[in-house]
Amino acid sequence: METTDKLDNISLCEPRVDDCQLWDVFLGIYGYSALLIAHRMKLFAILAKKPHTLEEICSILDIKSRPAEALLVAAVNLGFLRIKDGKYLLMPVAEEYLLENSPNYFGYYWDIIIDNHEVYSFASLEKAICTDTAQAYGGGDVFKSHEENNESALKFTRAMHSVSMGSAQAWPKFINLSKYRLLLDVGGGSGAHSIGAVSKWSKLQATIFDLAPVCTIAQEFIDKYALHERINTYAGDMWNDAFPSADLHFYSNIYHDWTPEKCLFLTEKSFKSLEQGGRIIVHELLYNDKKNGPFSAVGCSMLMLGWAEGKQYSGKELSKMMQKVGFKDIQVIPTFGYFSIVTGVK
Ligand SMILES: C[S@@+](CC[C@H](N)C(=O)[O-])C[C@H]1O[C@@H](n2cnc3c(N)ncnc32)[C@H](O)[C@@H]1O
Repeated sequence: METTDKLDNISLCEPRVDDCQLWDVFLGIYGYSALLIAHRMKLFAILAKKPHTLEEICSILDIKSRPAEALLVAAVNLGFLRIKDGKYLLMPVAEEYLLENSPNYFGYYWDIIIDNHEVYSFASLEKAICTDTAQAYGGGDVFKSHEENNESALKFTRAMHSVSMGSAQAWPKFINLSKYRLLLDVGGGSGAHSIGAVSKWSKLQATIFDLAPVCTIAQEFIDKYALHERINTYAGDMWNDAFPSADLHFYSNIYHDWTPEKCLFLTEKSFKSLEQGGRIIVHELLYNDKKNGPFSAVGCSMLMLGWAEGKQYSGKELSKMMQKVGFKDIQVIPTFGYFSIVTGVK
């Protein structure tokens, strides 16, 4: 009754702004679903062989015209496909990152998102927000789970390799590493960044420091790139074990896994462990200094709520951390896509 009374009293009032932002927020999840489903159905591999019409795609994927059109138009709208003479073709971004035979294949990362889709459900994210605890693999520390489950360690490490290879080949071009001899890739995973760094700097060697099962996986990547004379692995726990000697410490997508206190601990540990003149490089997808964007950092901080205990940081926040423990000549350098490096010298 009360509701009806209230409705009776509503007066007309034209909105001051339109409602596109509200549509965009919830419709965004459908672009995400369309592209990941297209990836799972191997749409991009099919179109790599030759361009196809809508009708041909329906027959190859064995789906009706309505869903096929929805997927294809979504992929066109999001810049992964284009249409020429009534046929759908791959755009360069799809050729580069969504074909399994590309050295920069991103698809293993999309696979881990699909395989762990419940982490991105409304209920799971709501729980992560209300309890401030990660929900992936049913909750708890994902990295401890990897130590106990080699299959999930492999899938995660392959996924990280998949997102890292593009930026790993870019950041080493933005900084002169000619005087450094050994890069310690802390939490190096597959070693994607070590591979990028030693490929650019011919005198540089690298050590991938990671948990034991991950080091075994990293060794396979090192062998695959035939870099066993330049890169080795060192099994250790960054919280408890001393770092082996190195004059360059590199952290990619590590700080965003951890709280500011733990990031400060790692920064100080690096400062103490590096020799004089040694350098730290932190590679992350950064917030701007006002911390109102970009959206990539906003999204990644939400991602971290589901998977870890960290968040994205701004260049200013990471610089302050480095300054606090004694690093000098601190620089924030945008490198590739959404990524930047923050670096300082002891
Ligand atoms: C998000 S991944 C980043 C991998 C890699 N740096 C990259 O950007 O592709 C985090 C890495 O930190 C490693 N890690 C987590 N806890 C660790 C610990 N206590 N000691 C050493 N490595 C750890 C994980 O095994 C994983 O490889």
